[in-house]
Amino acid sequence: MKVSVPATSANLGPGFDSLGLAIAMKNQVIIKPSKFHSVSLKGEGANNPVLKDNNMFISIFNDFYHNLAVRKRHYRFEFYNEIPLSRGLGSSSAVIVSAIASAYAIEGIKLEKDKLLNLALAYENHPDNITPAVMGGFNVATVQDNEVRFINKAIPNILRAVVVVPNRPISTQLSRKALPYKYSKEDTIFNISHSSLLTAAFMSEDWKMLRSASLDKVHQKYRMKQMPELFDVQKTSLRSGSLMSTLSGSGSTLFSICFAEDARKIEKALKSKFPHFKVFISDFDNSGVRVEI
Ligand SMILES: Nc1ncnc2c1ncn2[C@@H]1O[C@H](COP(=O)(O)OP(=O)(O)OP(=O)(O)O)[C@@H](O)[C@H]1O
Ligand SMILES: N[C@@H](CCO)C(=O)O
Repeated sequence: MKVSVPATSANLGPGFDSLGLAIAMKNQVIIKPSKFHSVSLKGEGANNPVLKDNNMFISIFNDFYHNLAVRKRHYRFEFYNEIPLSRGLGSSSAVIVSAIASAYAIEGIKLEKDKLLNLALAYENHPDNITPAVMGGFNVATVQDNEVRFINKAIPNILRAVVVVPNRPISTQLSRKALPYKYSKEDTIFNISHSSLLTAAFMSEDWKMLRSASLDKVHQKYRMKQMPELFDVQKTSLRSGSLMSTLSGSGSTLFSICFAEDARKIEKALKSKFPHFKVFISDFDNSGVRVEI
């Protein structure tokens, strides 16, 4: 059995804890019946001992498997990870979503995507990464009465993501602590209006509107101060032709959207100015989590 989940970019500037989309890079797990429990890791995190000894996937999988399984078995878990850890590309959401989907699929129990999303909410209580991880595409989401309410839209193939992954991680937990406790009325109104405009731009495919609509006063400047080079990455990307450029999730990745024909030029400018960072072009993902039995 094989389960794959795409990487995500959350917030998209002003849509803090609400907007997010899926990118065509993924974590994949292959699960096979085995005499003993065993884990193998390839790709991102392969050399991280924590992922072998105290893997978040295994503990979430077990939370569900122990309740769902009529007869408990041992499995071999083979992980192929493309999503870097703690870089703001939704690595934790991918783990949460794939672990829950796997526990149901291995027992042959059908799990609707809406239910999967709400089960994932117990492990990540803001919906902007888990929603695109499950659904793919662009998503606007909120939580009401412990349920995710969302609207989803596919991202057309005329667009590309240009992704800049710094060589240092930022943990979501610490990055949230860098934020102010209170916001002014002006900053709050600024973000509500920009987030609304950005959502409307995605829904109506008005791509020229992304640049002004993606401005934010709630989180990026506080977080990017921890890695000041990110301001320069953002400027370089916008000057080279990106439609928008924002901190991805809680950082440290800087994420840009552009027209497909501009992607190479933007990638080249970023690579030559930031040779110590990983820069690449990606398609978007409109499918979300996939389970193959
Ligand atoms: N492939 C993986 N296997 C097991 N655990 C993982 C894996 N990837 C991430 N994790 C867990 O998730 C943690 C990272 O979560 P964190 O929320 O800080 O970053 P992120 O999800 O990459 O960023 P963001 O939420 O801003 O997009 C890691 O410290 C690890 O505990
Ligand atoms: N909205 C979240 C995304 C990271 O999980 C944040 O910015 O902290």
